[in-house]
Amino acid sequence: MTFHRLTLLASFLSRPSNFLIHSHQCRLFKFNPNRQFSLTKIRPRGDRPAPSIKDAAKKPKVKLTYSELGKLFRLAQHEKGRIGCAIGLLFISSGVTMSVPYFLGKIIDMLQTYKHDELRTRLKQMTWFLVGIFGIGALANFGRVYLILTTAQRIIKRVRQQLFNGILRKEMAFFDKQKTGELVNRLSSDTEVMSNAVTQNISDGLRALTQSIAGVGLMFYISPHLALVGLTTVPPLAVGAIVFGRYIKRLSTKVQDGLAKATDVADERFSNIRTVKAFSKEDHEIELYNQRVSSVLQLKYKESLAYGLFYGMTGLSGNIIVLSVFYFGGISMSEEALTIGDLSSFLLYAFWVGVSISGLFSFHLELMKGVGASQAVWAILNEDHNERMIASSQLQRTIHGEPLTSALMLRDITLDAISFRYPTRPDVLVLDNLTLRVPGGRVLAICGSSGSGKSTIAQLLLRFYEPQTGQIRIGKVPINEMPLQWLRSNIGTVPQEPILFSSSIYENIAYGHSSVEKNLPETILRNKVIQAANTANASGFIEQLPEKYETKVGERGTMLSGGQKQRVALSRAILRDPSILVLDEATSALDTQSEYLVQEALEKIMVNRTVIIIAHRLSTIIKADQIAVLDKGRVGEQGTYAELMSIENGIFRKLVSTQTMVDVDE
Ligand SMILES: Nc1ncnc2c1ncn2[C@@H]1O[C@H](COP(=O)(O)OP(=O)(O)OP(=O)(O)O)[C@@H](O)[C@H]1O
Repeated sequence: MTFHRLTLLASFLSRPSNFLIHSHQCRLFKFNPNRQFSLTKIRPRGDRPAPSIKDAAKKPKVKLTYSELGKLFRLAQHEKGRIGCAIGLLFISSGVTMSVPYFLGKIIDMLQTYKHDELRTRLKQMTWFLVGIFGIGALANFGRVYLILTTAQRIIKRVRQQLFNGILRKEMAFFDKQKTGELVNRLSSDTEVMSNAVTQNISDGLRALTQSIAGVGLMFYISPHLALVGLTTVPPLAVGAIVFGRYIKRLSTKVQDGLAKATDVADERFSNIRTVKAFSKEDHEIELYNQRVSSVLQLKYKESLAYGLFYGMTGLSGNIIVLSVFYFGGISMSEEALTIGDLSSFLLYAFWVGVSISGLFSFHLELMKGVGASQAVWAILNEDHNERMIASSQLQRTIHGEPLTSALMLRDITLDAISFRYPTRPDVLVLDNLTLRVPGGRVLAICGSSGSGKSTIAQLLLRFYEPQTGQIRIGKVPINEMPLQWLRSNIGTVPQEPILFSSSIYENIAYGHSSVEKNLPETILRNKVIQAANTANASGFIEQLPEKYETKVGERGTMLSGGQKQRVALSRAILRDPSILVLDEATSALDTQSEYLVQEALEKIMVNRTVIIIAHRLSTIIKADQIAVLDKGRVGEQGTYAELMSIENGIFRKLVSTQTMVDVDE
């Protein structure tokens, strides 16, 4: 009878190793597939030199510090109450769990000691008592799981909001370097890993810690001698886990890089699907993607082999412990130093300790994952690269004693000795000590060969980038002293290839509504949108669409023609009634009708504004009040069309004669 019970117990106890393998594989394989970065050491704010955009964007090396852990834990500080409650409930449920082996031992001894009615009465009492205890445990578990899961979601939401906010406020140079897919991945996946590390993982880790401490204590309480035997495999296992952890970390970095590359291929090909199809490159792209995912599979084989070996070893050592405890415990029992109940309790505690210790290994790994994921998020949130936006309610009303009005923005624009290199390409001097005056309220056409820096001037005016030397002024006020939001709200832009949002035409035009004047009543805004569309000659085609202004334009506006997109973009730009209008003319010719409509709209809206046209068409250039010709990073020539054409061997004349302009034959 005793032997039979022991074999039953032994077969039950042989399962923990399986259980361990299963639970840990589930946890450990849950890596973020798209993570493309590794950890870096972040110094405290005070002694940290401002990292360059390049530094922030590249993937740094790994070193774990306490400040990194502290930062991660601070994510949970708003949820102290909920997490505290969850931890309280955790102690209750762990207490209940840990009492199970103790009571099981008592029941086994009861079976040995009492007979018939006495046994029946005692068993009944014990059962009701345990039902109560387990009920409390179940309630505590329910509360803990609910609180931890909802807290994790609350943290994820907060980090996502902060991160989205942080990303949108970054300087343009940041976006030059970062891949869209990667940023989206940070928002969706990394935030989740971070949050889990400080909620579910803390809860699991604490449970593992309390259960292993209590389990070890109770093992020593029952039999110090057996406890020492049982715990002999822990130190070698811990060493094995560290070695294993390092190997897996290296391997998983490779796996993540591989997955990121595969995702990059998919991301870029999907967004350029027209190019892929136009060149019939489907097979080529499928092959490329297959190669990327196959290399990931090869790494996964290695990873699986390592996991298999490690958990095979832990399972084996777990079983060896059970066997040695049986052996030594059996001898102790024969010497009457231990009861069968004590031995049973002991074995169950040994089982729980085994589970809990591997729970601790897993906790460590999850924490590392959280820290890893948080590195890139902290780098993004690092305010060194943020634009200085202020709430519209706090916008200053004057600057240098001048009121901030559209009249100020209509003054002459001066680019004074501007030198500029793009931060991501510091070797190329795009503008070299350039000086240019844009007459206020007039039309200036900027022309020059491709890549001469025409669009760059517009980007500097919008303060997407800061020049390394020189100053841009409107009137006498340097633009870098103006509130950024205010400056931009007074400049309307129509890029060369306008990109629309995948919403309705109405929403796309209304997007131009200046955020400085918030809370505009819907009816007024609608009228303004229609008026802007009329001015931009867009209302004709919009009214012919079945859903008119509510027509969805498709991703990036692909459901509209080039000319229609231009006119929607023009409507959006003029909705805010900007003092300065920057138009980057399309290099490719639109159809005659669209061309006419765009040109006519432009003529209407040029009145009483300073207009800078990055011009590619001779017809536009001829109509401009002034023409500036860029050459070798400077303004080579500036004047009216007639003046520039009269310069013998002039740059402009050459430009016209080499037919680089779209309608040069006109
Ligand atoms: N975001 C950027 N990062 C790095 N280099 C850039 C960036 N944008 C433009 N450049 C480089 O700066 C130079 C000037 O570019 P810009 O777009 O101002 O030329 P452009 O005169 O407007 O050309 P095009 O007429 O062909 O549109 C080019 O050599 C270009 O490769």
